[in-house]
Amino acid sequence: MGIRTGAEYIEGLKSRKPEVWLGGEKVEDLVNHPVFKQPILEIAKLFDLQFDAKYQEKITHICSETGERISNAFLVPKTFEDIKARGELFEAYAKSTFGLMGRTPDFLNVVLTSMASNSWFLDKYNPEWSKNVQNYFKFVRDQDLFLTHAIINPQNDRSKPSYEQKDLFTHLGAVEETAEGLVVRGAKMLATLAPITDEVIIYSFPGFHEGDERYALAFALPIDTPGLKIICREQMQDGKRSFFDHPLASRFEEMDAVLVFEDVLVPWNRVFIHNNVEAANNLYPKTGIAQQPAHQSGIRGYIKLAFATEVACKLADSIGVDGYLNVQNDLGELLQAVETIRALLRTAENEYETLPSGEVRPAMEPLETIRGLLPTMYPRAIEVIQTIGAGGLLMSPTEADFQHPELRNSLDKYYVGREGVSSLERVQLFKLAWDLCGEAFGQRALQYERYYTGDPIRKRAIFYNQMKRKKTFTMVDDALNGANKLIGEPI
Ligand SMILES: Cc1cc2nc3c(=O)[nH]c(=O)nc-3n(C[C@H](O)[C@H](O)[C@H](O)COP(=O)(O)OP(=O)(O)OC[C@H]3O[C@@H](n4cnc5c(N)ncnc54)[C@H](O)[C@@H]3O)c2cc1C
Ligand SMILES: Nc1c(O)cccc1C(=O)O
Repeated sequence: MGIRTGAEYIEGLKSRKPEVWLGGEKVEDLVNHPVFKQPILEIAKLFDLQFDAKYQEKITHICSETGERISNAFLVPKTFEDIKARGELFEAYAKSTFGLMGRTPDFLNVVLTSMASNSWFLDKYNPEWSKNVQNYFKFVRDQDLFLTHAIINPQNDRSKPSYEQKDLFTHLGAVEETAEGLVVRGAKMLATLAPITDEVIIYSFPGFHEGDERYALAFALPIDTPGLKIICREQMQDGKRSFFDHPLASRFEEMDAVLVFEDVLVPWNRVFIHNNVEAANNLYPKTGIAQQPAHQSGIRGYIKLAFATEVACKLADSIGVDGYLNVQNDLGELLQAVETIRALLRTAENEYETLPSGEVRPAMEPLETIRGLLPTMYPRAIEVIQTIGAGGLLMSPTEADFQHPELRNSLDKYYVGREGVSSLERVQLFKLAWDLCGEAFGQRALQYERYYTGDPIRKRAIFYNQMKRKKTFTMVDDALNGANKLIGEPI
C-alpha cells in the first residue's frame, strides 16, 4: 500500500472504536468530536503532504523492497543524503504545526525503523523477538500507520521500584503467558495523541534491575485492543473557541493520555521483549532509538523555538518597543538561541557516524546538547513574550466584540498598534502570543519542551558521564606541564 492520504487516515480512524475517556465520558465519534476534530485534520494534512507535488519527492521515496512509495521516516539512512532526506520530512512536518505537535507520525515511525534495523541484538535472547520487530516494522511501513507510545510508568511513588508500588500491577507488568500470547495489566504514561492514532507501541527507557523482570516489556497493539483504556487529561480547548480567539489552541491540541491495560492479551507475534531485564536495558543503546528520533525532535524543537522567537519579535515591533535596548537585548538572545540549535543540527548531520551495518546516524553529542538546551531555551522565549507583551496580553477583546456594531469603532480606535498596525492586526497577534505564553495550551507546549525527551536533569547527568568516559581532558595536563617548564624545575 505505501503512503496514505489524509482521507485514508481518517477512514482508518472511523473503522475502529478505541476506548477513549474524556471528561467523564466515553468518546463515541472521535472524528467529529469537538476536541479531536481539528487535531485529526492537522494530522491528515501531514499525510496529504506526501501527495503534494511540492513535497512528495522530498519527504517520501520508493521502497527498495516493495517498490511502493513510503515515508522517509521508514528510510534506514545509509548516506549523508539519506540523513538530509529525513531532515526534509521532519522540517516539512514541523513547519505544518509550527513545531507545536511533537508526536506526529514521523517521530515513532523513525523509532520503529531504528528498532527494526538493529533488532539483531535480540537474537541472543529470543530470535522470535527480532523477527516480530521486523515484521511489525514492515506492517507499519506498508500501511503507513500512525503510532503512539507510552514508555513511562505513571507518576506514583518515584522513590520505589515497580514491584514495591501500592499494587504489583500499578505499573504495566506481565500477568501470565498463554498459548495465544502474553496477558498484561497496569498503566503506562504519557501516550500523546493516543486517541487519534492507529497503534500503540510500549517499551521503556533503560533502568531495570533484578526483580523488575515482570515489567521488562516491549510490544505493540492496535489502539482499539479490547481491555485497553485511554484516559485523557482535561482538554486544553473545547473545539468551540474560534480560530480568531485561539489561533493555535484551536488547531494543535495534542492530547495526552494514560493507558490502562486491563488483562490485555498481546499476541506472541507482537511481543518484542518479555521477562528479560538485560534485553530491556539494551533496547536504547543497541538500536539507536535515542539517536535517530533526536534528529526529528531536534528539527521540530528548532522550528518551535524559531516560531516563538518570531512571535516575540513581531509583538515588540507591533507596539513600537523594539527600539529599546532592553527589548533588543532579549530578542537578540532568542535569535542567538535559534542559531545555536540550527548550528547543532548542521553539526549533527555533517558529523554523522557510520555503523558496521552501514546505517548512518547523526552525531549524538550535538543532538543530545539540543535536548539539554531546549528545556531552558524554550521557556526563556515564552518569558520574553510575556515580558514584552506585558498588560497588552490581557487587553484582547474577542472576535464577537469585533463583530458587534456598537463596539467596533471603539476597538478600531483604542486597540491600534504602532503606526501602520491596525487594531485587528495587533489584537490577532497578541491573541496568538497569549495562546503560546498564557493559555493552558501554551503551558503544556512549554512542559512538552521540558520533558518530551525524559527528565532533562538526569539526561544531562547521563551526558556528563558519557562525555567523561569519552573525553581525554588533556588540555589541563598540557597547561600544567607548560607551567613546570617556566620555573626551570627538572621534570
Ligand atoms: C507534554 C508531554 C508529552 C509527553 N509525551 C510522551 C509520550 O508521548 N510518550 C511517553 O512515553 N512519554 C511522554 N511524556 C513523558 C515524559 O517522557 C516524562 O515526563 C519524562 O520522562 C519525565 O518523567 P516524569 O514526568 O514522570 O517525571 P518524574 O520522573 O516523576 O520527575 C518528577 C520530578 O522528580 C525528579 N525525579 C524523579 N525521579 C528522580 C530520580 N530518580 N532522580 C532524580 N530526580 C528525580 C525529576 O527531576 C523531576 O523534577 C510526555 C511528557 C510531557 C510533559
Ligand atoms: N523520549 C523518547 C521517546 O519518547 C522515544 C524514543 C526516544 C526518546 C528519547 O528522547 O530518547
